[in-house]
Amino acid sequence: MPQDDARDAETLIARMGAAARAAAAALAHADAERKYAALIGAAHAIVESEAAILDANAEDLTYAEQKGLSPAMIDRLRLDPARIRDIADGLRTVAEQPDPVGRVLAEWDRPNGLHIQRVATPIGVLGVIYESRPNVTADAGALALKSGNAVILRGGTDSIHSSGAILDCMKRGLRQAGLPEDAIQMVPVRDRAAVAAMLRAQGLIDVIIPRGGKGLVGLVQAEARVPVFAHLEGICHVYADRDADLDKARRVVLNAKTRRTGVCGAAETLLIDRGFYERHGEVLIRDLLDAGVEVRAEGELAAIPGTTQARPEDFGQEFLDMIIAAKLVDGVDGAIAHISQHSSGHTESILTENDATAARFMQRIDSAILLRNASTQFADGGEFGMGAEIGIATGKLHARGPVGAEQLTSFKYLVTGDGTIRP
Ligand SMILES: NC(=O)C1=CN([C@@H]2O[C@H](COP(=O)(O)OP(=O)(O)OC[C@H]3O[C@@H](n4cnc5c(N)ncnc54)[C@H](OP(=O)(O)O)[C@@H]3O)[C@@H](O)[C@H]2O)C=CC1
Ligand SMILES: N[C@@H](CCC(=O)OP(=O)(O)O)C(=O)O
Repeated sequence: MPQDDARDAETLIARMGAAARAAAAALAHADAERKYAALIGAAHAIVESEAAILDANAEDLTYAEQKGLSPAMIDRLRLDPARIRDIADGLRTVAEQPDPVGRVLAEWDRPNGLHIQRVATPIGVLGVIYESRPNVTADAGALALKSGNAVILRGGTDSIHSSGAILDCMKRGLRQAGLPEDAIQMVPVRDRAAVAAMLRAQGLIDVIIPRGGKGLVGLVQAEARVPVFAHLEGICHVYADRDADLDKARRVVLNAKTRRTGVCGAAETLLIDRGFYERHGEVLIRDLLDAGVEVRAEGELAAIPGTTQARPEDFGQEFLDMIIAAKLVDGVDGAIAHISQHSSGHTESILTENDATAARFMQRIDSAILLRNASTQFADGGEFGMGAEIGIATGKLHARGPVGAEQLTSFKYLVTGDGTIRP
């Protein structure tokens, strides 16, 4: 990266970070009503600004089409009136949730008379790096605000105009509620040097939340000096056990792969128990092929007409497309061994009617979300009833799985005595 670009990016992030710090200090003790008003105001602004948001989105779509983005990525970027209404609804849902700041998480008395409370607090300044999905600008901004944090957003560059138009609405809400506009900021340039500068912004940004795939993972591993809540790729598995119900298995496998292939909760590998295969044959593979999915199969499955031979690297690959890797495994232990080796710790699903088998799968696989007889596409804060999500945390520290406002808080201890001294 040229030196000048890096210096410019560092200056930009330092300026934004200082403004965010000041805003975070004000937000930390903003009352719940003000934050509610800001979110409802932002929702009104989104609805009123539909035309402006669609114009900005058209500009992004033209750029993305010229760049040759895939249909799944274009779909992720595209806004329409229904999606804009969903964004406004998401803001209202977050507004209506209980304020997470100041909640007493636990309290107890000590024999010496001390009363101890553990109370939820904002974290401070969040830096969120995410893909070209404009609704995340509203979701991440809203969840940060609800949890009393300031946020610096760095969305995918293909969505820069759409995200900018949504940001204007968020700022309008903040202004109307008398809260600092710098509580929600967005990096206004496409230059990726700003991402690296965010990762190194110790003292300005308290935590970085990266949502993305391999390129971002590599950068975060190499550059991050600020603590990270990783929201990284979803290499999600579905395992069809010998005791699966065939109808349920067929429904879930198709949905897990094809509902939306571009989301991080889409299934990327199908593992079929030999016992299931002996009983039901190629039905799951046939359903996928009939739906237009490219099935990269290993071993006996590769003999099924229409499949292609899998290469070793297809397992553990995030296709984000109408492609799935498939192989036979020996029972639940075979599935556990495969998933433990290849998963990214995001979401896995077992299809079985056998409680003991399901329990073994759930206990022994260490991913953020484990499902039984349900599609991996449920990996979503909204579907979990959390209103919105920053994303699915794939790391293990602090937060895991869908991250909503509650997970964006830390805590402190409030200890009350009565002239109490330690002997
Ligand atoms: N766990 C979760 O909650 C989620 C995970 N994801 C994952 O995101 C991925 C899909 O999105 P995709 O658009 O491909 O994600 P990318 O990783 O390509 O992009 C995400 C963001 O990271 C930036 N970025 C990526 N690589 C670099 C780099 N080397 N240097 C600087 N910035 C970088 C992008 O910037 P730029 O615009 O410049 O490319 C963008 O802002 C999938 O892997 C999916 O599983 C997606 C959503 C949620
Ligand atoms: N969790 C959200 C989608 C998050 C996600 O994966 O986004 P993306 O990878 O940009 O398509 C959902 O299931 O709708």
